[in-house]
Amino acid sequence: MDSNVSTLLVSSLSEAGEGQKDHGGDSYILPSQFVLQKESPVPMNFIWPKEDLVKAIEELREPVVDLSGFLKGDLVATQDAATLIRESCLKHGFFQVIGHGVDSRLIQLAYDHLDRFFKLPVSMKLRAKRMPGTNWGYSGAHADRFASKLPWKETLSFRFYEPDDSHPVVLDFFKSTLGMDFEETGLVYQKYCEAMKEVALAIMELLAISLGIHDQQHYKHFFQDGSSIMRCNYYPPCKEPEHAFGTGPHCDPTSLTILHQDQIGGLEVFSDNKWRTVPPRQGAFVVNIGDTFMALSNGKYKSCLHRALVNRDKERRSLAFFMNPREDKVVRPPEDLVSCTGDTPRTYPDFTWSELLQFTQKHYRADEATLPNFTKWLLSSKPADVNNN
Ligand SMILES: C=C1C[C@]23C[C@H]1CC[C@H]2[C@]1(C)CCC[C@@](C)(C(=O)O)[C@H]1[C@@H]3C(=O)O
Ligand SMILES: O=C(O)CCC(=O)C(=O)O
Ligand SMILES: [Fe+2]
Repeated sequence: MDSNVSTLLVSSLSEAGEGQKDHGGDSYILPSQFVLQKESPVPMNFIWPKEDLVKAIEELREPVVDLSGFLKGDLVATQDAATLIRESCLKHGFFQVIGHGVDSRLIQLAYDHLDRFFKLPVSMKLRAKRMPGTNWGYSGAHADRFASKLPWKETLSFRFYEPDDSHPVVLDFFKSTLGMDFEETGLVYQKYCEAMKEVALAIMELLAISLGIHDQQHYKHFFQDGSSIMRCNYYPPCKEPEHAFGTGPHCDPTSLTILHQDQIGGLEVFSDNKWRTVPPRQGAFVVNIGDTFMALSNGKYKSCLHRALVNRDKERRSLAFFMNPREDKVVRPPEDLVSCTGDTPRTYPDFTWSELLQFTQKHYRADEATLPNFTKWLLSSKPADVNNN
């Protein structure tokens, strides 16, 4: 492995210290809600370096794309939507969508059930505890994975895919981890994920149109049998919000993120060399390009660098749906985006989503440079597999 990358990996993926390790059973010690909510001063392992804490002054002026015309098959509205998406994805990989057709009552229910889960006693939440080596379950500040720069948040993540036998995998997750009392919660999130997948596939079609890809359905087909991740984020109030992050600066390693943030605010995007705030918009979903889609666009569309702040007095919540391809599918841009004459060669080698996911769970803590570091790691660890056309 390249020595620069290995140094980086070691410092980036630090092991959790004593007292934070998962001891299993009743002796499990976790930075509980008590630690996250009440402590002042904030414990050292939640303090981020000064360079990361640069404040955002201005608002991001991202386009708000109305999907309703495209969803009705209106060609002019489709072109207009694709133009807006193209401009924002070339620039920073971030836009918002309205007219998406998702029932506002379903979004409200998703928040009601998020509240229901995070208000449970810690011992109950730990029934759904994230197990080492998996990327689903409940996690408090990721303290079982990292020792420093901890995020001031609790998360509940679960996988969403549609198996051939149409088994409702989200409903099963809730019933099997939290019991039959959580059947309704499971049903709500099963529906929510299905709705998110529909929106994400519609956006995939617009992304293909915006990139001028001959087969407009290319990405839609690629993601149809995908395996996505849904994550409920709960950010408790933090007594020193200026020193901590809810979610530190990062690009999502995933393909496309469709996020709903509540009315508190705190999401910020890096654009034009500055951090910029993204004030919540009623009824809108925020959409961002992730590393895997950046690779699928042959580097044309930017993976969005973003972060989430915490609030001194108020709790904040968000619902993130991360769309991914099936884990074993080869991530490779369509031929339209790669020229044989050499002016637009391949930017990234072939990889599978499973490899990138493992990289972020076992070797490298996702940050703003995950994709370049993953590429270096891939090229140095298995040079024979690389197909760099
Ligand atoms: C595949 C994933 C890894 C993370 C969850 C999903 C998509 C986004 C990633 C993450 C949110 C990026 C910031 C750092 C991270 C550790 C977090 O704060 O939660 C990341 C997630 C993770 O590794 O669990
Ligand atoms: O909560 C937010 O606004 C952003 C969260 C985020 O970026 C993530 O979960 O990847
Ligand atoms: Fe993110």
